[in-house]
Amino acid sequence: MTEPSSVWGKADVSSGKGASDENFPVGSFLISKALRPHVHAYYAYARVIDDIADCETLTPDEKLARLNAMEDVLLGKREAIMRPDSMSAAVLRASLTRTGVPFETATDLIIAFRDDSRGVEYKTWDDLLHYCKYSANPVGRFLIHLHRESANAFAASDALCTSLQILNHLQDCQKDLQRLNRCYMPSDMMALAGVTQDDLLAGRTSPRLRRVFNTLLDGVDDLNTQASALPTHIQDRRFRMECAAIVELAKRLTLRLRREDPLAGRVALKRADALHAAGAALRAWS
Ligand SMILES: CC(C)=CCC/C(C)=C/CC/C(C)=C/COP(=O)(O)OP(=O)(O)O
Repeated sequence: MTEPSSVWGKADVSSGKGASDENFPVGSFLISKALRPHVHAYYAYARVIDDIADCETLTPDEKLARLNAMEDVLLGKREAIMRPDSMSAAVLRASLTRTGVPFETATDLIIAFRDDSRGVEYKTWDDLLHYCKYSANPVGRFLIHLHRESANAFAASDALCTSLQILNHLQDCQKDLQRLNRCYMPSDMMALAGVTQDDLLAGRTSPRLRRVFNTLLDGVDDLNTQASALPTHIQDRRFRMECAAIVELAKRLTLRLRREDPLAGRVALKRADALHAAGAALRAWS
């Protein structure tokens, strides 16, 4: 209302994606009814800033300006305008204020999405972990804070979220390069295997590129092992079941990405994976 439209831009850059489009359950029935609106507020805000960074029509500067505006609304430095993108930051501000969940769980995401907007190159595995620290780990920490669980859960949660993020990078590696000219595969691994980004545009994965994928999946296996401890740190039964289910889904998706080709088609979780996740959740009941 008080903001010049140039700050937000006229275009709606929403991808139209919703919670049901995600790999992993967002605000599922295992999250208590009282906390669900807060999870939805976080998700809506994260979706908006992700869509800004992934928009194919905005320039890097326009993306950065919008991300800055979102952060300003979140931190109460700028008034929201009556638009879904801006309002999502205002709604999350109210939610974080009410629940006492640290604002960092929301501002950290913006750090990662600024890198996405600028087009940062990931040279090493550690560079990738650094990206995930800001793009994915805050999501788990948000949920842990929201449930008032112990900080002892952070390490396993970070491992889980980083695993999920790298799995998502592998699923989308071709699409990210084609649509956004973005590559999360560390350039040192690509060079060592003797491949270039062009190999990601082929109709199937070459044996050399498969080496890069498998090296990443070896790292993901280690992360999944660390993540397995997560349920043992969670007191709330339903949230513990949710965590166990998501750890299982991460393991199942890792296996699929070893056996299936992400360049030949979308590697996605199937009904059998959901059944395994339900089994893991039930085992975490006690
Ligand atoms: C403590 C706990 C339960 C932690 C788990 C929290 C969680 C589900 C984190 C996921 C973070 C992440 C990589 C999202 C990408 O989702 P996506 O693969 O759907 O990506 P996209 O929509 O951007 O393609």
